[in-house]
Amino acid sequence: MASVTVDSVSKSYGGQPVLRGVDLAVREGEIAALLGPSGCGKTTLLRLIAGFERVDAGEIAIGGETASRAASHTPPEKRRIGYVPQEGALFPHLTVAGNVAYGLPRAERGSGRVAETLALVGCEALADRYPHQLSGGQQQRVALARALAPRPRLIVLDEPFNGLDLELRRSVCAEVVATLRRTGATAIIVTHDPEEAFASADSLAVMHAGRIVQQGAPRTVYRAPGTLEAARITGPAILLDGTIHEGRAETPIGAAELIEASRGVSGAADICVRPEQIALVAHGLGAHAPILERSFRGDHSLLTVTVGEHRIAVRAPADFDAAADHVHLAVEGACAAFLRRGR
Ligand SMILES: Nc1ncnc2c1ncn2[C@@H]1O[C@H](COP(=O)(O)OP(=O)(O)OP(=O)(O)O)[C@@H](O)[C@H]1O
Repeated sequence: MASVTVDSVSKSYGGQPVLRGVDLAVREGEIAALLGPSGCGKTTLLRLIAGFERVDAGEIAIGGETASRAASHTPPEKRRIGYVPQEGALFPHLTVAGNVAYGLPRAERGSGRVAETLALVGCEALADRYPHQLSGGQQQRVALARALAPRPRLIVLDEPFNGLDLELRRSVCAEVVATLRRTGATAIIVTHDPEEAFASADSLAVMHAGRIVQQGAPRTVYRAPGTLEAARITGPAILLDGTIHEGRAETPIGAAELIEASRGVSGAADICVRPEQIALVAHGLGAHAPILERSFRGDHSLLTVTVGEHRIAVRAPADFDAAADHVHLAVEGACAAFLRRGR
């Protein structure tokens, strides 16, 4: 297994920059998630790491050895990387066993490695089926087996669960991550789904407009996003119009603590609150918030309330007082804040 280091990598297509100085570090045996909106350059970065495309500038090292620079390029077949592309990855005219054998050297095709790898992903009983005879989840497991069979140093997976419905997506993702952990693989999983990234990764890299804007442990990135983009990309973020003064924030929902990185400045700022940080409190203790709408959601009710200029969705108990026309709110826990420049 190998570490991966991407250092100031840039790539343009037809004069249009797609990657603008990307830095990424994945340690040996680590699962990293690359999270970002559509079009931010995730697939392009994976293809550069796999060696399908050349970098314009910067460097990619795999296992400490340079694999890509503007002046030198190790071809994909010499990188020992397993690539799991987006849906439709299996060859339709080959059986499951044929698909998995495809990437193996001829001498290893009859060696039991195919059966061993299919067993690893729990698909040994499917060896003689064709892809169209498999469910979506089974297809993804076989695609993973095909990538793992040649014992690659690194596995890269490009939105591997996109074609699956939400329920199946969660369970197949958990199985794939468990398999990667059993093999000790270093892996990079591309996704645009924050929950999937949080659930699978040791290290989360947030990508926006051709750059990695933050990389760190999933908890850290969620609780202490370093930029407004990182806050928005990593899950629901309510941005309150506030001020920072002496290490604390004032917001339309009252005073709030700040994460350490946001304490050293002062001025008008966007205060980033995660929905679960907004608490219903007793009358008189928090900000007055009229209820605009309420919606029963089974295990809870969702209230839409206004606070100053903001419309906010707040979770309340399922049987929340039907006669109430307002609630009182407070912010719990520390928030990230971003100074508003030029205002
Ligand atoms: N071979 C190419 N030629 C020209 N433009 C390209 C090429 N490959 C990618 N692009 C452009 O680069 C940008 C980034 O594409 P990329 O596929 O890397 O994004 P992404 O983050 O993976 O998006 P998605 O989540 O939608 O798959 C897009 O604007 C795309 O149109």
